[in-house]
Amino acid sequence: METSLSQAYTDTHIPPHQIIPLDFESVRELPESHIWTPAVEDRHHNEREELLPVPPVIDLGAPDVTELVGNACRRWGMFQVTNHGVPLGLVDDVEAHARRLFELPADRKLKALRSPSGATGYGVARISPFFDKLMWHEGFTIMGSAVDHAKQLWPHRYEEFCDVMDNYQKKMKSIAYKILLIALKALGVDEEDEEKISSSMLYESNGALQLNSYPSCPNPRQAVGLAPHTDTQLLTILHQNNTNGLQIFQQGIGWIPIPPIPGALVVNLGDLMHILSNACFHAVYHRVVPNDTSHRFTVGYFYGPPIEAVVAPLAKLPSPRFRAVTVKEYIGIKNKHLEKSLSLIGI
Ligand SMILES: O=C(O)CCC(=O)C(=O)O
Ligand SMILES: [Fe+2]
Repeated sequence: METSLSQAYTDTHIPPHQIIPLDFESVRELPESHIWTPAVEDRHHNEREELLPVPPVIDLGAPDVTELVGNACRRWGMFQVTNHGVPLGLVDDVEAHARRLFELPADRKLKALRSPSGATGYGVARISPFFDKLMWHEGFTIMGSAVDHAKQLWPHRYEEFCDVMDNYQKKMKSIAYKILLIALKALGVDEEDEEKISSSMLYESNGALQLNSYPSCPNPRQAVGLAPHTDTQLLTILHQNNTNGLQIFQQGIGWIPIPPIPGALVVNLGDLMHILSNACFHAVYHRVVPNDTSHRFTVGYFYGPPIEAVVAPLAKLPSPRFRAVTVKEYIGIKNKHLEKSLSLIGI
C-alpha cells in the first residue's frame, strides 16, 4: 500500500533503463558514464576545514531550543539534533536493514526496481534526469508500507524489514512534527495562527523514507555521490552512518562538510519551509561526495503536508514573496524545473 504522496509523481515517466543504478560490485574503474568533468571543484577541504563555521548541534531538551532552532533555520537551513528521543537501537536497526538491502546481488535488487511512473522502490536518484552524468549512488524509496517491494527482495523474510521501516517512520513523524512546531514558534506563530494552520492541513503529515547507498569509489575526485539540490518538503531528518560525504553550500564560503556525529540526526529545511517562512528560513543546498575507502549509508525521512494541502507564506509575515501552491503542484514544478522551482512561484 502506498500513500497519496506517490500519486504526486505519477506524471513523470522515466525509461526503465535510466532507473537502474550501476552494478557497483562489478566495476573496478570509474566508467565514462560516471565521470563528471570538470571534476566538482572544492570537494575536499584541506587545512581550511577546521576553520570553517558549521551548523550547530542542538539539544532538543535545551531551555532555549526555540531560539537555537530559529537562529539555525535563518542562518543555515540546517542543524543537527541530539536528545531527540529516537532509540539508538532503532536507528542501528534501520541502518543494518538498509545495508542488508544494498548488499543484495544486483539482479535481486532489480526485482524491486521503481516503475517508470512510480515513486517507490529501488533505483537511481530522482534528480538523475537533470544531469548528463550518473551518480555514484543507489536508493530505495518507501512511501507508506514497503511490503510489496520487500516481498520481491525477500519472498520468505520480508516482515522484519517492513516492521523496522514502519517503526522508524512513526518515530520520524513524531520528531519531525515536534521540530516543525519549534520552527513555527520561532517564526512567531501563536495560538490564533495555529488554528488557521490546522485548517490548512499543514499539521497533517505525509512522509517518505529514502535509503541511500554510496559504495566506496575507485576515483572519488571525478565522481558525484548525489548532485547538488534542495529537498522539496518542509524538512528532512537524516541519519548518516559513520562515513563522511554530506556537504552544504554557503554563499561566500563554499562547500562545508557535515560530519556524522554518533547519535545525532541532521535536520535539513526544504523548499516548502522556504515558502512557508517567506524565505526567513532557507532551504539548504546540499550534495554528497563519494570516497575511496568506505561505504556510506544514509536514511532520510522527508516530512511534509498531504499533497492537496496549500502552502503559502504565513499570513503574519509581511510582503509575501511566493504565491500559494498545493504540495502536488509544487512537486510537479520541481519534477520539471528542479532548482528554478522557487523562483517560478515568486511574486
Ligand atoms: O545521503 C545523504 O547524505 C543526503 C541524501 C539526500 O540529500 C537526499 O536523499 O535528498
Ligand atoms: Fe537531499
